[in-house]
Amino acid sequence: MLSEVGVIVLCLAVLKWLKPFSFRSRLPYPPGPPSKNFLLGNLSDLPLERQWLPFTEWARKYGGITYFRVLHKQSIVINSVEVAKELFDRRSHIYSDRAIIPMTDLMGFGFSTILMPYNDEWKAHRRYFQQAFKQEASRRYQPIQIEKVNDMLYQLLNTPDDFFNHIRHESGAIIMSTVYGHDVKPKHDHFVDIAEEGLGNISKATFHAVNLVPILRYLPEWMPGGGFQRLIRETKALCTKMINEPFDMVKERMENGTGRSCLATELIESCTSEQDLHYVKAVCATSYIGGAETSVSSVETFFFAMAKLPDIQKKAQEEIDRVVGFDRLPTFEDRPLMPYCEALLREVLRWRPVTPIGVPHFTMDEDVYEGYRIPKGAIAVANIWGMSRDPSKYDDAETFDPSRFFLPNGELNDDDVHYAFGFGRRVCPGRYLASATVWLSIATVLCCFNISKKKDSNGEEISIDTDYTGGVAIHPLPFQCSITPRSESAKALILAAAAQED
Ligand code: HEM
Repeated sequence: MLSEVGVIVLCLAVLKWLKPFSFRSRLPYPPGPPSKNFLLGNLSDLPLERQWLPFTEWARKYGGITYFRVLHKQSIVINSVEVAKELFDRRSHIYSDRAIIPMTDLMGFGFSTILMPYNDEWKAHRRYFQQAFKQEASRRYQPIQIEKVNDMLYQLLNTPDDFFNHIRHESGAIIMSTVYGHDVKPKHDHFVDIAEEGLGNISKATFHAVNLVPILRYLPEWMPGGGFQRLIRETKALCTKMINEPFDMVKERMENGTGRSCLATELIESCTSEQDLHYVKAVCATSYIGGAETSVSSVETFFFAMAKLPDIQKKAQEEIDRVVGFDRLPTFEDRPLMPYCEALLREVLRWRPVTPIGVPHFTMDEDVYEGYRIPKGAIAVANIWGMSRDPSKYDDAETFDPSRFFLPNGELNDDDVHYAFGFGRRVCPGRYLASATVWLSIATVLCCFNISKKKDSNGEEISIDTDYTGGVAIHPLPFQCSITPRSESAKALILAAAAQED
């Protein structure tokens, strides 16, 4: 008996040893740029910023899925929505992990759902996210969205040139009020400042040498090149504050009966253990990370496009005037009645996708796709930028044109640009909230204001040819535009909405 068990164990061991030499390992990797260097692989093909540009060039050359390697790290890039649906959605049991990024982990961002590996903690987080932000639940936050968007209208009326700050404030205010019931101060809000400072440091971590050579993490601070230890220490402290301070404020208010009902109070009430509380804290802090920097980008893009394209703006305003009239602001009930504004929102999400390469996934097992070998432990990038420029779907993709979303019979087509929010089990849980925020911003701003190019002292239009930043979430670089109320009645609507809130 013992010897039979021994044989079985031996066979299993041999099979395990043989696995890397299985038929899969003889399959080719997906096509991609030839490796230039045995050791470095495709390192020289990749810029430090805007990797979506070479990815999209490779997509034109090699197709829906491409492969490259940098040092020992293998990556696949998924360039079409169809391939992404097959791999990220249908084979989500393989494609739902995230790679650990040593620097962000050391800096204390390991609590964030966004960067967390696929494990039980992440599953618990997602359950809370689902409870909080599924489509139906997200409607609860509409009064907050209306209040904060109205605040933005008022600020735009008073100091239109400061529109970048007003947009940023709007997004942060919606998330902070939704999650913590906290009304963000117009400037230097303590909680926002902590979060922004901490998040600002993430970009310094992305391409850090420690990520490629993790042993460097032990380099002492006093040695040349060891300065990053200070960054780690300071960011870790900011992360601790970001997680605890707003949460403690909510708990304190709950205890003394002054708390406003919000996501944190709701989730705290559903906690039955310290472990739950720990998760809920992290979910709340992650909501800020995921929500504040992203919606802002779409609203900025909307202003950018409107300032450049008066005809499109006029078309949307005609629809708003027809459906809403002139004596009230648009509401969410108007949304299904305004297909052109819906198409405008889609085009904003498509034309400048907020996160052009999303947040990379990581494979948990080997896979075979259309005869190609996808290795275990590979970074799997959704090339959202490339998808938004897929020539088989979008003619003249660089042109901002909402009419591309209409069928010949005048109805909206079924392309809702869902890919802008990622895929599979990792799909953005805040997508309904985000879509509602951006839609309401578009509809109310166009109801009340005309956005146009600014004129210089000679009366000449100042051209807007600004580029976008790089980074995980992209933003237009600063530009100027003129934002003026459409009419006296529009002005009165804004003032009435502001007075109602006071
Ligand atoms: C226009 C606004 C937004 C865009 C374009 C956007 C886009 C994305 C994308 C592309 C991902 C990666 C998905 C993937 O890995 O496949 C993501 C993840 C995530 N987003 Fe959003 N997002 C937006 C707003 C929000 C908001 C408002 C929240 C919070 C309420 C949020 C919370 C998250 C979280 C927690 C994740 C991580 C999910 C996970 O790893 O399991 N996002 N988002």
